[in-house]
Amino acid sequence: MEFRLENVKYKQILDIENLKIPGDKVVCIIGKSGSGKTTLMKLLNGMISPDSGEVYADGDALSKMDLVQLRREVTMLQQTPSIFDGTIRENLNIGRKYAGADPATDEEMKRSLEVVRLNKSLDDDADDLSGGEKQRLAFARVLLLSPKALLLDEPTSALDEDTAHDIMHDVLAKFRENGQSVIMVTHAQAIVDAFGEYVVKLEAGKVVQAGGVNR
Ligand SMILES: Nc1ncnc2c1ncn2[C@@H]1O[C@H](COP(=O)(O)OP(=O)(O)OP(=O)(O)O)[C@@H](O)[C@H]1O
Repeated sequence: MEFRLENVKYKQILDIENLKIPGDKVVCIIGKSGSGKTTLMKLLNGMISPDSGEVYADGDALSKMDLVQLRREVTMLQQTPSIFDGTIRENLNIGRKYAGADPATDEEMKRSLEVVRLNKSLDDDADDLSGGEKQRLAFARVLLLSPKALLLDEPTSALDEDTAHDIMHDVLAKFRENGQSVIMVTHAQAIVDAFGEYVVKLEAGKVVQAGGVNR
């Protein structure tokens, strides 16, 4: 899914004249804390709307789209994972429930836990997981939604470098295989170096760099 922003302003936070975010490349959004990265991601799935200007997804203006439908296709993994009281199985299925989809099978859930390297039983209590494990559980939950575009807000911030690398490798391979798009905010230069194919850099709400990565 390709996104385009035209003359987008949001509060004093973002001011983007023209930005194209390709759908067929692993996109990394980088920039200092407070530069507007999370705000940009929220604009892409319609969680917030620009004060002026327009965001387009595959050429369609978001202002004219059904935003519930849009968020089924463009799913965001938030920076702070929302984990609910209950088992891992219940936590995995809650995303599908909200999306109006059938529950995942145990087999599908186990596969998504494998992708995020979470070696726990589906019946385990989610509340007992560590911070990094909760982040991976939330990650596995969005994988079960199979969105057209996955927005990841610092998906590996609570993980060690090796685990982060292994998980992103598998997630990106899976998404690539299915022609799904991935856009991620990350502070981890190692992740950008290893996987980034298109980099958007923000500084104080403005795009100061946007382009493909040569390797
Ligand atoms: N709803 C809001 N109203 C007013 N200011 C906001 C709102 N949301 C975010 N901000 C401010 O806008 C700026 C950009 O926030 P944003 O979360 O997009 O930054 P970020 O680049 O993702 O930062 P970080 O790397 O720390 O997560 C920050 O100064 C933040 O405090």
